[in-house]
Amino acid sequence: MFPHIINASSSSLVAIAAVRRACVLTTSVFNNLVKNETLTKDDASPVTVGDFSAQAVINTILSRAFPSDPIVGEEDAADLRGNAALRARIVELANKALAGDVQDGEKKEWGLGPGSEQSADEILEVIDRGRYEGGRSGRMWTLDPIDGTKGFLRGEQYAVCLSLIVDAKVHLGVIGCPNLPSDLSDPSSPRGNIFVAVRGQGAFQLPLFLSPLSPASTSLATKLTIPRFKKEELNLLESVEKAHAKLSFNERVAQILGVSRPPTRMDSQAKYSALARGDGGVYLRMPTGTGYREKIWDHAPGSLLVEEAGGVVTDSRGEPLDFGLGRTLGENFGVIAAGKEVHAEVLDAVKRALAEESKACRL
Ligand SMILES: Nc1ncnc2c1ncn2[C@@H]1O[C@H](COP(=O)(O)O)[C@@H](O)[C@H]1OP(=O)(O)O
Ligand SMILES: [Mg+2]
Ligand SMILES: [Mg+2]
Ligand SMILES: [Mg+2]
Repeated sequence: MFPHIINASSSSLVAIAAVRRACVLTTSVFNNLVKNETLTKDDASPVTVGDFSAQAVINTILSRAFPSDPIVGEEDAADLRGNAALRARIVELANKALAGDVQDGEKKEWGLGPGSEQSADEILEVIDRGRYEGGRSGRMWTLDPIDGTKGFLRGEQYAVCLSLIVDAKVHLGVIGCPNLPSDLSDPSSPRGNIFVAVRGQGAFQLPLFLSPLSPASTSLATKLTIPRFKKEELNLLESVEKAHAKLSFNERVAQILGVSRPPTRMDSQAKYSALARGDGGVYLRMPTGTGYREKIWDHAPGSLLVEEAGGVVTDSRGEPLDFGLGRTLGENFGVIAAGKEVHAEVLDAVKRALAEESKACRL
């Protein structure tokens, strides 16, 4: 089933290969990261040599495979132009990742294999291919080279996330989770999974570090379906970082719903992956009131994965997420994702909790 789908779509084969290469890189960067390899961006969030070099690797593969496709990527090379040491490290990391032997499921023409190293200028230019502004029409990719950089730095969950959007609809979502155990309840279960969703064709999990076309990988590939939860089995999937989502609001929603199990806190779109395979029943992310606008790369692959696993994803008003507004999702109304039956109930609970809040404000 799974190889049939990826063979049918060259975009998915390219995207899986790109995310796998980047995950090998980020895993090795984590094991060798030194103190001065992390910068703080203007919005006070961290960015590491891993984020920049992973974006260089994925953008290279996309640019070679689909030269006319624009890319909306989280990072850009501005901070690297004035920092020679950091730039040299990123060029070294990206080139090492690109020059590794061409594997089953990859092509040399995608800029891979021995001899495919690029100059420093070419690496900066390819990182900057991610500056596209997005929009409502045509084909574009959106990339978060390390989603959950804070989780990455803690050695916890993070994800390499890539998505193909056509006329503002997500068509393909690939999420590489190097640190995610196969079974959340058993932390010693094998880590490293990749999640793939193709619109209309389903959502799948397969081992990250095996070629997707290898018999071993094919036999371990599973089609994902969100199970029907009983109330006592439900729990919320939410951010670790208090600055990213209003966790006190989640607590009230859980109370209204009668959910007694504690929330699972996890960084990145690994939460959407966990939801799609039935680990926890509800993804809830409400704005903290700072005016932060959610980015399309933080939700495009995760939302398709959940929908293809039979779930529903909306904002807190029940409206679909709009991937055609540019680099962000526009005004932030939060995100609710859950299985079909549970979603309607959560939406009601969120509306009730919001009404309570605005009543308390008026008093
Ligand atoms: N102030 C903020 N509010 C909400 N999300 C944020 C904020 N700052 C960064 N993010 C992004 O939120 C996502 C992590 O959310 P979570 O808390 O669910 O792990 C990341 O994509 C992170 O970016 P980044 O990709 O740089 O890590
Ligand atoms: Mg970031
Ligand atoms: Mg992100
Ligand atoms: Mg990121």
